[in-house]
Amino acid sequence: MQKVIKSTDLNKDLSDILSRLSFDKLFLLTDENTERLCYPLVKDNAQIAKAGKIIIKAGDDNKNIETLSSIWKYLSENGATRHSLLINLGGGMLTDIGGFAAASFKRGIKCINIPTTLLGAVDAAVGGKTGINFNGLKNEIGAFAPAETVLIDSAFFKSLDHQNFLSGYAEMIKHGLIDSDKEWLATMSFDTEEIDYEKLKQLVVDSVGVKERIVEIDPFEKGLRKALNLGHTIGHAFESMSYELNKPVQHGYAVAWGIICELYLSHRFCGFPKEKMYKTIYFIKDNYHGFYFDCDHYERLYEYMKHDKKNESDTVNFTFLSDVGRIEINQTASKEDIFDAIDFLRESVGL
Ligand SMILES: NC(=O)c1ccc[n+]([C@@H]2O[C@H](COP(=O)([O-])OP(=O)(O)OC[C@H]3O[C@@H](n4cnc5c(N)ncnc54)[C@H](O)[C@@H]3O)[C@@H](O)[C@H]2O)c1
Ligand SMILES: O=C(O)C(=O)C[C@@H](O)[C@H](O)[C@H](O)COP(=O)(O)O
Ligand SMILES: [Zn+2]
Repeated sequence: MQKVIKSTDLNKDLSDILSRLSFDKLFLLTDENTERLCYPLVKDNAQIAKAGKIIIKAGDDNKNIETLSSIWKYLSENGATRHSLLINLGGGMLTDIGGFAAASFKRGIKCINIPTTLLGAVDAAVGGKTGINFNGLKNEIGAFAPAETVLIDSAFFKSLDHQNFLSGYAEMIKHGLIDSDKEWLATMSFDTEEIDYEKLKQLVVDSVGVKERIVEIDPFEKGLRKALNLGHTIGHAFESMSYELNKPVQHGYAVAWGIICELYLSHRFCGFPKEKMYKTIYFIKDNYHGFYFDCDHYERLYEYMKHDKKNESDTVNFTFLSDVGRIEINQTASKEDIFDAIDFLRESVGL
């Protein structure tokens, strides 16, 4: 099972992990921002200071085959063997591509994830989904390949801008919704404007705990893990479409809008309580601005949904909720119902 360490002393925990693992050469993957803002927090470790450094461009449009190939090339040309270790220091884009580079280089080398975004810490770095975007589609190519260890330290979050804070926070709302009233209400009552970092630390531990519990039961998404995809059937379509239109939105924003649509469908088809739906919608409306799709985009959005990994045959599959914490997997909705849900989203966020 994957080890997830909630650190209280980053450098000590990192030294402990590195002394526990055996490897011949160490490599460190960063993007241009985490190199500048996060590397300084780990560079005092003597082994990290000597590691082969691979720096990639930031941004989800770089989670692609060319970047992946450049990581393979660096490893190959700098003496990496099957016994080398890769440390992924960055957000979800970086742990996704770095995890897949590790899973595929010489058929698989070990890696450690050190998530530096809120999104990475509560979600992406944990659970073994790795991969790249391909052909305009999110995570179209990839593998289930958990990092040996995930080292979470909230010290990294202090340099995040507000949009990236909110992007990660959307996955925490998702975890609250699929888990329990207690978790969900905790996310609904957190002050996202004046961030209390001590409070956030505990929320992060609780939130990643939701993911850990689900992944432990169903690591390969055969059943229960589909809960972690709430908001993503429609959310991924918004995200892909935003790149197609050259107006990129962060993953968590797209997921937040996807959650509104999928709670609406949950209410219609599974009886998700109206008042809990509206409480969540108001929170998202207050925090996640900037939705710009209109009905001219609907058919194209639907085309993206046809590629969702939960689909079987020709139907678009969803995870719905019949209440907070009551997960209904393998649900379907017609094209008309999906368009109705996007109409509902546009009305509820005021477009
Ligand atoms: N594998 C999974 O289970 C899983 C789960 C959720 C999301 N994802 C994927 O994760 C990606 C989104 O992750 P993300 O939001 O972390 O994106 P990201 O990795 O692109 O990071 C967002 C931005 O923040 C910068 N950054 C990173 N750490 C920073 C720090 N400490 N201070 C300041 N800036 C920092 C990055 O350079 C980047 O510009 C998407 O590709 C999504 O598909 C994967
Ligand atoms: O861990 C999971 O399982 C998830 O679905 C978590 C999602 O937040 C994440 O965005 C994931 O990458 C989506 O996976 P995909 O299989 O829909 O590409
Ligand atoms: Zn996600």
